[in-house]
Amino acid sequence: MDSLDAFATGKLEALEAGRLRRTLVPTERGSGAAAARRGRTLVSFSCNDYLGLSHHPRVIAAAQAAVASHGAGSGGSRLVTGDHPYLGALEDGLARHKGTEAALVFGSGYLANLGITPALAGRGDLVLLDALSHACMWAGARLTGARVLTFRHNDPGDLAAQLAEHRPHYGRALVLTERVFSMDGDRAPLGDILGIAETFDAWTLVDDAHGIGVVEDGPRAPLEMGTLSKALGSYGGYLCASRPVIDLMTSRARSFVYTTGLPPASAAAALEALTILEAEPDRRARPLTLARRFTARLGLPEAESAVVPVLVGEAQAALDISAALEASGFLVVAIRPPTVPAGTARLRVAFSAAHDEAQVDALAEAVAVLTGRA
Ligand SMILES: Cc1ncc(COP(=O)(O)O)c(C=O)c1O
Repeated sequence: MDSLDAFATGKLEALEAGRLRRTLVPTERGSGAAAARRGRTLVSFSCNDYLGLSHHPRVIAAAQAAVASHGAGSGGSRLVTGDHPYLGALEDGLARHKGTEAALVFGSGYLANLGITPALAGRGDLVLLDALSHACMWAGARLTGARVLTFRHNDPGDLAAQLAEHRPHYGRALVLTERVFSMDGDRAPLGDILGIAETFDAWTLVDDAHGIGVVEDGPRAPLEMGTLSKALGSYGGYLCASRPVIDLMTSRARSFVYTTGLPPASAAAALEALTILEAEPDRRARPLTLARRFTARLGLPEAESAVVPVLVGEAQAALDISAALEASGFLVVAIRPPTVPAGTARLRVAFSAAHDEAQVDALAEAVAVLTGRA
């Protein structure tokens, strides 16, 4: 075995020993909350398609029409030939939806976070992240070359203390957090965080990946990024901000400049989804209502978003419960470290407007039995 394969094999063995090795499971999503894997059709509570829009007939038709007219790919980076007018129309729609002057669409939410933070901070600057920030916020922060520190999860007091101690020693400062935390489903106290950041002349970047279309917007950060791949049912990422900030990103965010533009069909689908989302408040309210029905049935803290964590602890125990749920017809994937901190492996239950009450009640019953809450 050559040294490369020996390295990979050794790493895999270590992951396996910790029950942390990841493998792919081919999954075919259907309409509603159906997902077929291993030859069975399951009710999925693991998709982020919170409003069921990825399979909405109007969203599908918009994508199909765009592919038929404009092809499958964009053919170049936005700054060369990949700036299809659908992208500009989507940016106008996102800026209007968020109430900002402008918006910029990136290839994905991950790429957006890789580009935004390094375009605003560098050596001699300070980046302060919530300790539970998503991996792509960390990745963007680390690319800056700035001093990167964390504040305690959802703790404005700790943020204020850290800014008081460190802010004077750095040039520019950024505060990074999420409107809804992806693995815990809780919301950041944004009013407090924005106020504190402003006091210390720090710029706040809020990741709204799991918020848009599901929870009310609340106070607006100067930098609001998100993804088109969850409630908007498509693919891609975005930043909503002031005109000068968006113009700066267009020239300086490396993950925008040096990558191929989003396919026109993805933009067309997201724009149609945004139109539906804005027109249908009942659809928007449903994931949270269903999540609260589930937390009430299980005696868990009331859901704050469409995401509900059921903490299990050890990775193997989470995998076992997930497998038992799959045997009962539910797809609820176990989330393990390093996605979540060690010892907090969990079931991450995601609710969608595509679920019905009976499905939610049946899942609650199965989870209650498997986690000893029955
Ligand atoms: C909080 C958060 N930010 C960003 C992303 C990345 O978005 P995308 O899937 O569009 O790359 C995700 C998950 O995918 C996320 O959960």
